[in-house]
Amino acid sequence: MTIHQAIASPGCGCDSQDMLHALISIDEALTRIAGNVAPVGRTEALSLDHAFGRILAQPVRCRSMAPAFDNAAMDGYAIATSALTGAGPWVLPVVARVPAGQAVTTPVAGAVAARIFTGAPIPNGADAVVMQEDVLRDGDVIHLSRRPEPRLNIRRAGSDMAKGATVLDKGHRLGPREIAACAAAGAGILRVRRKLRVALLVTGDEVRRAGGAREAAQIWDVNTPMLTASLAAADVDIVASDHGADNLAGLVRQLGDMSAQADLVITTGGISVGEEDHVKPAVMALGGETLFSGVAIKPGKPVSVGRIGKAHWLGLPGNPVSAFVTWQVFGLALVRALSGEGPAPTRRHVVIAGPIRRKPGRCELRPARLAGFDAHGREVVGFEGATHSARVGLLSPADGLMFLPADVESLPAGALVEFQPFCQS
Ligand SMILES: Nc1nc2c(c(=O)[nH]1)N[C@H]1C(S)=C(S)[C@@H](COP(=O)(O)OP(=O)(O)OC[C@H]3O[C@@H](n4cnc5c(N)ncnc54)[C@H](O)[C@@H]3O)O[C@H]1N2
Ligand code: MOO
Repeated sequence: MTIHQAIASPGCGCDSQDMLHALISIDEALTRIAGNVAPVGRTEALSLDHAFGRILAQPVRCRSMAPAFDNAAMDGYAIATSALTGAGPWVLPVVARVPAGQAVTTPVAGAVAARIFTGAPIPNGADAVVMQEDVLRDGDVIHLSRRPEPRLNIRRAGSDMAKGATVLDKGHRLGPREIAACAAAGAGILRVRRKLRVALLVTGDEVRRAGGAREAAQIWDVNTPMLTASLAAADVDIVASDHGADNLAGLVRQLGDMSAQADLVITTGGISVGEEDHVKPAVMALGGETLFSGVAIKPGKPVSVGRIGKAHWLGLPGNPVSAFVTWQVFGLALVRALSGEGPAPTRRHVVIAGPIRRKPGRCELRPARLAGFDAHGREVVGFEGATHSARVGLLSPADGLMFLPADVESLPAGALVEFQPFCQS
């Protein structure tokens, strides 16, 4: 058995037992969000054409059976199998022609056939459709040599959806598959949640617009474009986006304005413990409250959730990787709770490509890339040797986050860990 030496603390104090005591677990933070954040109340009716990406506020039920009538699954001939006497072959006169979209009046009575096309209603009396490739057409008759089974090539009424059946429950996001189901169910108008109003305040005296002029000790703003892109969803309106200075009075004014118009105010930076960190004092000065402040997670320890007036508040750390990781884990959970969308897709297990040695303390969410499958068909992930909260270059090669439990100090190659794929929005 390999015995590993304990990993020594580098001495920053971040992971001291005193500090960790004040932090809650990831699951506790998610439970608090689920228990305290209700969906926005208002809903609106939208036509199916405009509903893409929105969240259903009422279940969709099937207006009639789907398909609404028995119909042909192939181009061919509708016949009555009971009329085929003897061993065959049979010669059947073609007595009718039934294209798709045309109501059928002539029945198939006895040893006759109706020319029929895919999707056309089955004439009364017929109980099978023989593909045209399986018959010989000769003028007004067909020659049939093999007896078809009853129901051959017939799509039965209601076989896809029963009348009144729930096709989609509320809380579904309407993607192409859901839109298809609504269309098949005859639901042309849908009741959806109104769009979420989100305000974004990126703080820090040092940040400047990416690519623009900057002076010594100034940096380009990663968080505004990163979070604007993360919020680019059909059910979100960014109602305000601003830059905040490291100044209490200014932040109080900006957060006050934003909280009056938004369902959710997102801040980045300024939530650590230094005297330049004014976001939490500003939230408090506005009479706000916190649901939690500080999670035993690496990166992103200072992440906070609370309220400012009627608005919810998500305080993300300034370090861009910390902000992105905490957005993926807590931000998306908050948005789902506010929009009434069902629970997030569950994490899955993957195998680590190499060994891991780390300092225990906080649950580490390390960016990882999907690298293929092992001999047992299990997904394998590759990763860097450590998580760096400011190295943005590590994000785009990764496909998601692997969860390294708080107390784990070392893991051998091939160990299973939880993995949460990045949400693309
Ligand atoms: N004494 C302590 N210091 C720190 C602690 C601690 O526990 N004790 N925690 C550290 C951890 S962990 C984190 S995470 C950060 C979080 O700090 P803040 O959320 O207050 O963020 P800032 O200090 O404003 O910024 C941190 C870092 O990120 C850069 N930054 C900020 N905004 C942007 C942006 N829009 N684009 C790009 N980069 C940005 C900023 O320049 C800083 O380098 O606190 C640690 N400190
Ligand atoms: O929590 Mo911080 O994000 O470790 O850098």
